[in-house]
Amino acid sequence: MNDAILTTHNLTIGYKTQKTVRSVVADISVSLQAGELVCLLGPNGAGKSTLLRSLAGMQPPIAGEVQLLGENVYKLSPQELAKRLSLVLTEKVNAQMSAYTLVSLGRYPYTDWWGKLTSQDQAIINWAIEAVGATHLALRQVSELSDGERQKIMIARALAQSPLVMLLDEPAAFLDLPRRVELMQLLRQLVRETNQAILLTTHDLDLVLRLADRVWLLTANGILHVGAPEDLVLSGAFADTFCTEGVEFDVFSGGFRLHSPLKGEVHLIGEGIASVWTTRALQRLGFLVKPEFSSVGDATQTQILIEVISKSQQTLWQITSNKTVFTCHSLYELTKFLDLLAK
Ligand SMILES: Nc1ncnc2c1ncn2[C@@H]1O[C@H](COP(=O)(O)OP(=O)(O)OP(=O)(O)O)[C@@H](O)[C@H]1O
Repeated sequence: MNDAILTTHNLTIGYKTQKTVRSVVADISVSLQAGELVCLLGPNGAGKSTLLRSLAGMQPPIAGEVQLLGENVYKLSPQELAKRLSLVLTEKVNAQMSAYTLVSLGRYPYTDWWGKLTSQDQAIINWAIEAVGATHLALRQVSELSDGERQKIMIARALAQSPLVMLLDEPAAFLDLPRRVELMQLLRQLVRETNQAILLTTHDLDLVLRLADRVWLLTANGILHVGAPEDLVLSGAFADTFCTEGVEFDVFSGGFRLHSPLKGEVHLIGEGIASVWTTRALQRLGFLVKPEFSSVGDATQTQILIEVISKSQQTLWQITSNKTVFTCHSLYELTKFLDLLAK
């Protein structure tokens, strides 16, 4: 299978002045395939934005090549490049124009010298605005939009360019959680419908694990791992890249776990959702959660037993410690109580 739209050959990216050369990542040979949503992840300063700018033809490579459909990006005219590739950066745009006008700027590689829009251009602009769910924003001034609304318009502008590849630098940075999920789903749907390739940078590992077709994982020491998100979990690449003092990647949950000092063990009786979140709260406090004893009477003096009791609309937590029983009415109450008990 080779539907590669964009490929790099021994690409070394970084910063060059007259006196110095600072290479950030060396020898990258990767490709972006048609119809794929690829997420570029990595710790702060790893080189994600530098890579994106280098792929977009904005920052000349130190060595190697970036090719778009076999042609060197740095040899294409700006107009030809804009027909094949669009870029959405994180910088806020405070343009004094309507959202519709901003999206229409995406058509400039195709319009005549006067910038006259044909009916086909207008149809594409309307489609792009509709595709990002922003029809109701079209007539609003860009300067009056919220960060999330403006981000949608910027993506619509990039779509209106009808590119083969879209590169987006942290497109979800300003969005709340539901909006982030919505945006990622939208981008995934777009690559399926248009057969474009989308590469975006993000720090949202959870969404990447759920939605990316492929991941480019850039480590702090300049190694690029490429694979399905699950490949990189199984190979240990995520765990190695994001392991820092105090935080580790949990291969079972696909999330991060804090190294908190162990406060003790608790035995938990209960099932269902209340039990799942009780376990989470106990782990957050630093308790090792074990299954129940064979009977409450087996508890030794120092052991703590927690029973989650869910009745109709209400949940109670019954704690047995030192043969004494206490009842809590919320997980907050339970955590405060255990904090005192473990002191
Ligand atoms: N204009 C510049 N001149 C020299 N070095 C730079 C320049 N811009 C960035 N760098 C350096 O290049 C490296 C990669 O930076 P880059 O912004 O690409 O990282 P990033 O992975 O996007 O980080 P973040 O997640 O924090 O946005 C960093 O060490 C950074 O300090």
